[in-house]
Amino acid sequence: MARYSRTEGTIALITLSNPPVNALGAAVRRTITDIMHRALTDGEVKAVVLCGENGTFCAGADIREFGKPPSGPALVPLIHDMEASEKPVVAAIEGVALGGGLEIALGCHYRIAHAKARLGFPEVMLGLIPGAGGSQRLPRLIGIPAALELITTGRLVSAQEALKLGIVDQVVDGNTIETAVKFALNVIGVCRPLLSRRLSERTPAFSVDAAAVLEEGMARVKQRARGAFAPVVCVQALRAAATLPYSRGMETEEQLINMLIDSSQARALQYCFFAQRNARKWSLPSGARWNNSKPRAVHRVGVVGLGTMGRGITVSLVKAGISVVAVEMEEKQMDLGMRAVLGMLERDAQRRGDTRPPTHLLTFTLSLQQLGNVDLVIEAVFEDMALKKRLFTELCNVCKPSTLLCTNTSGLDVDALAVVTHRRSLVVGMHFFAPANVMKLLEVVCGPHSSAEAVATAMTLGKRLGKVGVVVGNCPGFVGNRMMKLYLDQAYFLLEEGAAPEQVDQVLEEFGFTMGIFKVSDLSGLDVGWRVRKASGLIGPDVNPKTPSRWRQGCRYSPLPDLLCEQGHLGQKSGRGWYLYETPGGKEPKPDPAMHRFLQEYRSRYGLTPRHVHAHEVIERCTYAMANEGFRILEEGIAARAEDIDVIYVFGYGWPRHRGGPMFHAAQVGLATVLQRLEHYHQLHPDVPHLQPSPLLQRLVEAGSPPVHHWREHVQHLHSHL
Ligand SMILES: CC(C)(COP(=O)(O)OP(=O)(O)OC[C@H]1O[C@@H](n2cnc3c(N)ncnc32)[C@H](O)[C@@H]1OP(=O)(O)O)[C@@H](O)C(=O)NCCC(=O)NCCSC(=O)/C=C/CCCCCCCCCCCCC(=O)O
Repeated sequence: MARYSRTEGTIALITLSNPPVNALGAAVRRTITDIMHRALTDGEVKAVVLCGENGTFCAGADIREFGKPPSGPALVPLIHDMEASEKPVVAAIEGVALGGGLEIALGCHYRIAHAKARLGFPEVMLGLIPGAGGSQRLPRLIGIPAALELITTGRLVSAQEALKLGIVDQVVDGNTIETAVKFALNVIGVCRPLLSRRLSERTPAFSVDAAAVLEEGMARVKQRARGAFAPVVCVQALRAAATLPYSRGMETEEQLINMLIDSSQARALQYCFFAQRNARKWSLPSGARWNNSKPRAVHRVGVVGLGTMGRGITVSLVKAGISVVAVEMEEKQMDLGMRAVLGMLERDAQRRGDTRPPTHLLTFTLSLQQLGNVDLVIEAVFEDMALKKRLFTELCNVCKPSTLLCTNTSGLDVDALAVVTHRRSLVVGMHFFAPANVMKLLEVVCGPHSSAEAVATAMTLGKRLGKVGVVVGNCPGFVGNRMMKLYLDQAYFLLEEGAAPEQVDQVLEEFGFTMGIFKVSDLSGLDVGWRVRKASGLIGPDVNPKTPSRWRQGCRYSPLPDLLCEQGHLGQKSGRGWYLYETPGGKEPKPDPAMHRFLQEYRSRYGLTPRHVHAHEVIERCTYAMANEGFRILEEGIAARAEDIDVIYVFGYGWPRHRGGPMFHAAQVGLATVLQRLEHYHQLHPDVPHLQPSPLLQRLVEAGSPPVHHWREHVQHLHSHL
């Protein structure tokens, strides 16, 4: 938990020891409090060095303890005693000093950091503020503007930046603990009393400027927070630091953290923290798992198709230091793609202050033959099954037998592609999200033939690219797009019933979505879904002409997006979609009076009486329809855990992190309520079978609505699932 030793005769060395990240669980706090007391009262000890085991100082509070009844000593008195001591206390920071870990370091009189260390207050990402004096000490050390930026964003800084800001006193390349011990020996008796080193004794300069900075900060945070409380509360804590004496600031900090600690948002954000990490722990029905499956080495990757997705994937790979052979079929496309990729890499290098983008890793070619010695291919051609099948057949002939063949399809049958190859076990889906060099999510789609090695390789490659990989099963749309379809359906139906696109979007954005669904649709292009609906036979020559326009495959269907596509209203690219844009390619959506007229005419053509659609109905129908499909996905084993579904929505679809994800949100609302509301909406819309509560949801409610982590126990036939 924490070890005590003596070095150089007079120095007490306290080593935090709680693998893997030395989190400050109750037992650690107890031990460190006891041994710090021993060091501070031992007459032979003249200075203390505080460090962490295994190259990590401390990642802060043990997040697993939040939400549980408090136990063990608090951090604040320990930090006060340390800071008040007349013996110099030096923090030797290796690895990370985060949250409570940095708060302890700020209570030390000196801080020495290793060159590779990172420091910061990520509490805001957990729905909290730095609650053990961090919000009061940091601004006293580095000033209000810098502290405001770090605390409200949770951004971590490198040791070098920490030195520039004044958070640490020295950065070392060599042995941090030895340097800290030498440093401690040197400062014994030098700075007496240690008054100037005690941050609580300092007054942050509260100038008119600081007042303006706080005001601007509050406005910025409110605009970006999308309904999240913690960033706003961070600004309130900093205002206290700037305007109140330290002791009163600490009282305010305590009140503020107590307000947040049990909030539903903090729960959701902490759930997301672990969900993201658990997503890495995949398993297959064969018993193969993340920790018993060896990935293949990937040095060289082929990317086929240099459209929007292929370009983003290529940039991601090159940025991760991986050689790429990028193949296009047509010269003009190749040229456009090449210029776009080089431009993106150039801009990225400029942003990072690098003069040279890593273009030496790139080969552009019109010939598939050049893929002979790549370790893995990512196919990113058009969403056309026949084209993809032809390509996979050819790739089999061109690539070496051990090459993994991955498809970036956003919803087509991965298994249908595997069966045209002679290496079914080496075929998996790697579904990136646009723009692929920015978006974090990667769905790794595992077909019935995909080997553990192929899944492990795709997941490991995803991690190298900085993606959050989630293993999912193979079904139309996989997890993300399968649920998205029902979300979109509900949004179209709401328009039919009386809502306007901007009204639906506003409600969704107030809920916290990055962008309303109609803005998203305009951004990605309405033709994307149009093509999918054509391919799946919902529209086109195969539809019996006698089928009513608002009826397909036995259920209610909205032809609204098809009608817009027929008129050439494809979204941003055509200057008109659900919204109006100033020019084709314009980015600023404006409500479109022509759209309102179009909706009126549409409703009267089909005898639909418009009504006022309440905000709560928009949220309930969109989010509960998604969660209901999520329960079906769990039952079918397409996702292994509800957490995986939530990770997909948070990282790929702009779902507000502070609401956890659609499944966690359903749990927070209460499964019985969700069930009852779905029953209500299904009664009103019996022609929408997807609103009928799923059997798993019903069983969970009958079982007393267990917490999310226990849902899997209620899935039937688990042996056949992910
Ligand atoms: C950068 C990381 C540290 C490491 O990243 P990486 O190397 O990629 O590894 P990971 O896979 O992320 O993590 C490895 C495993 O470690 C687990 N982990 C990581 N951090 C924690 C943690 N802080 N607590 C518990 N577990 C943690 C992680 O889940 C992995 O596990 P597994 O292998 O998957 O099983 C990165 O992990 C990271 O960024 N971590 C989070 C850092 C963070 O957010 N820190 C801030 C925490 S909040 C805080 O410190 C607040 C402190 C003030 C006290 C607040 C007062 C109220 C509290 C009341 C309740 C408790 C009583 C306290 C009493 C008092 O003091 O007042």
